[in-house]
Amino acid sequence: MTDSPRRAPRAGIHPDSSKSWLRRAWPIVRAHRILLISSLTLSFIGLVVQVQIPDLVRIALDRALVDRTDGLTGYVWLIAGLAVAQGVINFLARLYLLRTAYEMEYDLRNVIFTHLMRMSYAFYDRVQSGELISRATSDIRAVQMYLAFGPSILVQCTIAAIAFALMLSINAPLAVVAMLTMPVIAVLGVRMRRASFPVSWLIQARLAGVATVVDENIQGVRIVKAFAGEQRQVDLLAASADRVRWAYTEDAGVRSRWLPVMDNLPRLGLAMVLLVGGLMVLDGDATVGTIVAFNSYVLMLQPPFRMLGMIIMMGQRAAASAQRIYDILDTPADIVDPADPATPAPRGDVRFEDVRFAYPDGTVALQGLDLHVAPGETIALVGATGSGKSTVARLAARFYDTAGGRVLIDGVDVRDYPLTTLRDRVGIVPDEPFLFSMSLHDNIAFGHPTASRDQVVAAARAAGARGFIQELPAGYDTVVGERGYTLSGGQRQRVAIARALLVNPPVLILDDATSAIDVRVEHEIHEALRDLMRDRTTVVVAHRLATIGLADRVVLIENGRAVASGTHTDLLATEPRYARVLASEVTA
Ligand SMILES: Nc1ncnc2c1ncn2[C@@H]1O[C@H](COP(=O)(O)OP(=O)(O)OP(=O)(O)O)[C@@H](O)[C@H]1O
Repeated sequence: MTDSPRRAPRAGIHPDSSKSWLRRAWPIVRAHRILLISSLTLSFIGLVVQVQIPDLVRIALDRALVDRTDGLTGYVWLIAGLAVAQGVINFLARLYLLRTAYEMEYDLRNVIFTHLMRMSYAFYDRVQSGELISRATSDIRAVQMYLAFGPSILVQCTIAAIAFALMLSINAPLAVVAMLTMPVIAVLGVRMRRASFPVSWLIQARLAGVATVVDENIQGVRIVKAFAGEQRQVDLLAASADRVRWAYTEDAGVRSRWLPVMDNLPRLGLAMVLLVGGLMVLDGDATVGTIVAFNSYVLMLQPPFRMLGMIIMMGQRAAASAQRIYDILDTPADIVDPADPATPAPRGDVRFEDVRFAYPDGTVALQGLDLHVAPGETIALVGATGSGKSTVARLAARFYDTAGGRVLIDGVDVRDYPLTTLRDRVGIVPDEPFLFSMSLHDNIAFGHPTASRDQVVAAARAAGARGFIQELPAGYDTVVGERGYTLSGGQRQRVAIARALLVNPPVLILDDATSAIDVRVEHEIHEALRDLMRDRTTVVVAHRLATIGLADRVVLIENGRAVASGTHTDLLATEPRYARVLASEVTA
């Protein structure tokens, strides 16, 4: 692995799952506390400045216009100056707050993705990828919003207290009148959020549903077209979109019931201040400036009270999102490096000893498989579909752990190898090669990113890929489409073989990796492999007679066991089960 130029996450999630979600997320908040506290402090100062402005307007009105004891311009300059200062402070506060939010998001994203990369095949057999993608985007966003914006909203609420204190010091009875509507706004805000929370939750779930339909149909567009299923899939999407529309309409209903009331309450507050304040002015107990100032306070203070509802909702959403994220993080990686790793000299010896294995869903795949492949030997695994051939490949690279028995590479149990060493030793080319949407060079060099162009070309030549790559306009720099769909099946397989060869593994397993390559090219590939790696151990899962012909020895797999072994000719002569499998499963 090369050193990454990016910063590592500053903190992770606390591993103790008995703690509350916020306590578990606390290390991430702590890691960015300087930025967060700076932002909160600035926003506090900005709000303190903002609270002063209506009071200054009051003094200016009373002294410069009513009493005429002071000049006006001094106040105008002061207020303008404070407004500019508040603008600058708010700009910085907002900038720091957003930076804090995105830094925390970066950490969360990295922590989750790092964990996902450590998870084994068994985990991915269980979990749906759409669900994981949603967790890695919207759930992170919900948690990040609450962690960064929650404290900021609280600061705004504390400023309401300061403003109230200031109003009390100016005119206590009027202050009480001005604040009368605030608790109502807060209560209504909370109620509105409570009413809309289930709906907004439904919206999220339904949007994820639409995303899954769109994602699956774009991924599977070739199949949709092949079966002329376009209209059916469009209808499917329409049904899904309709469910989203319904949820949004419900949400709009809730909002339109509550929002007008909430929007009009401050006006009621203004009218009350005018009435009570006006009467006080007439009685000489208040000044006109006070009424103007209190009007500003009524308008200034209602957003924080409205936000109380929002912070409660954000908290609920963040708690649910955090729980889903923690569910992933709390799932331990079951295939991990051993405490006391062994790295014997590589020879290419592969041994399965009485290996038993069932997939996580309970499907039994191997039941007492014994197999030995000597260094440098090439064997073909032949068997009926579902007999367990691919499973042999997956266990050799320890994508899963056995339920019984042992898999030994160079005499050492695969569980005792550091995973990177094991995967360098056992190269696998799957039957459906996955290519990344990057250049062919980068695809081939995936396991060895620092490989030179010459090394990449050598691997491509051995895999029979050089010819077609050279003919592409951009050669090795051609960027293949998503999953390599811009290449033919056979071309993709050859690139995948080159990718495995570049790592130069002492054990190479070709899991039906040449199925889409014509027999003549396959023969050339095997010739090249033979020349290149005389000492390499090769296991081919074979479905074609031509592929079987390249092997020194054939092993017949039946119901998760190796039931016979020998040369193709011997087996054909002595083993009726082999002849049967050849007749039903193997093409010429
Ligand atoms: N990820 C999985 N989860 C659950 N069961 C699986 C999984 N992969 C394979 N199986 C099952 O395990 C058994 C052995 O599968 P395996 O892929 O090893 O067979 P195979 O001999 O390679 O078949 P084929 O020749 O069709 O590729 C089959 O019954 C299969 O359905």
